[in-house]
Amino acid sequence: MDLATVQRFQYSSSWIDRRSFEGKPRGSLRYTQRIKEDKRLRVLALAHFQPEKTRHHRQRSVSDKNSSGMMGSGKTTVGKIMARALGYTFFDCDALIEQAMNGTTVAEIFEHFGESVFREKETEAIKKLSLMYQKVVVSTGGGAVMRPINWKYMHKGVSIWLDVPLEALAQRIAAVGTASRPLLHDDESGDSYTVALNRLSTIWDARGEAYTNASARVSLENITSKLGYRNVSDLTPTEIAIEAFEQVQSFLEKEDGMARPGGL
Ligand SMILES: Nc1ncnc2c1ncn2[C@@H]1O[C@H](COP(=O)(O)OP(=O)(O)OP(=O)(O)O)[C@@H](O)[C@H]1O
Ligand SMILES: O=C(O)C1=C[C@@H](O)[C@@H](O)[C@H](O)C1
Repeated sequence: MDLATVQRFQYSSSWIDRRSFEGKPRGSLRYTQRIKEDKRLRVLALAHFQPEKTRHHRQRSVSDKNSSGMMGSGKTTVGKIMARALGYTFFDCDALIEQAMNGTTVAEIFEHFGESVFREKETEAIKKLSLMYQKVVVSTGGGAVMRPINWKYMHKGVSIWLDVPLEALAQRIAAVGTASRPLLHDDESGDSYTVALNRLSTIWDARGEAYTNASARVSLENITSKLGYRNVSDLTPTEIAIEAFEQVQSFLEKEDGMARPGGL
């Protein structure tokens, strides 16, 4: 990560305290209070990503207010900011799995036991988080969206799809490397950006539809145009978190409307 990016992150993480939220124009504090009061919001699960080629198709699904999110989309970064604003505890699902496996890393679990063992552990972790904890923000693994049983648990709370263009994801991943992301390892030769882009594209083809199960979609492209920026890489994690609060709020309001007699 370059120095400018590090500085921007430091700035945005100190920006999140309560007074700073009060000063911001888009009512972020109001969102967090409304969300905190909502009894249904026991678990916020963050999932990620979106490539160009399927965008139109998914936008249609999103209007049914079901969606969710992939690797490097910022679940951990944004999830921590949201947890802090809400006063919730942040959990990283991958980290919980590693703890449960006595410190074996996700990459080592894939290598020594295979993906299916990892997926079982992932479901156990999501189940535990959704049934045993309240007031938590969870960063799920990017592949969690693939198993319907995981959705059963994730729907106990509100799930958020961090919808990041594939190219931006490939850029982030190329910058930090794929050592901790076993599904991105590839024998293909080429520059790291192109290799990451190709792998992400293949993974997307297998699971794209699944992200649309999430309760709320946070599109980085939409925030970029709303804020008048040129590129999604201009967005700070805090701006993304604020949009996430707005989308969660909107999801909860739609649900309220549907629960009322005469609601749509
Ligand atoms: N808005 C952003 N702009 C630029 N870089 C970002 C942004 N959000 C996160 N990053 C960077 O992208 C990388 C991945 O972020 P993060 O770990 O939060 O994603 P993740 O979705 O939790 O990834 P994974 O599922 O692979 O663990 C990190 O290096 C992080 O600093
Ligand atoms: O997208 C995925 O399938 C994965 C994402 C990571 O968070 C890890 O859960 C693991 O590397 C698999």
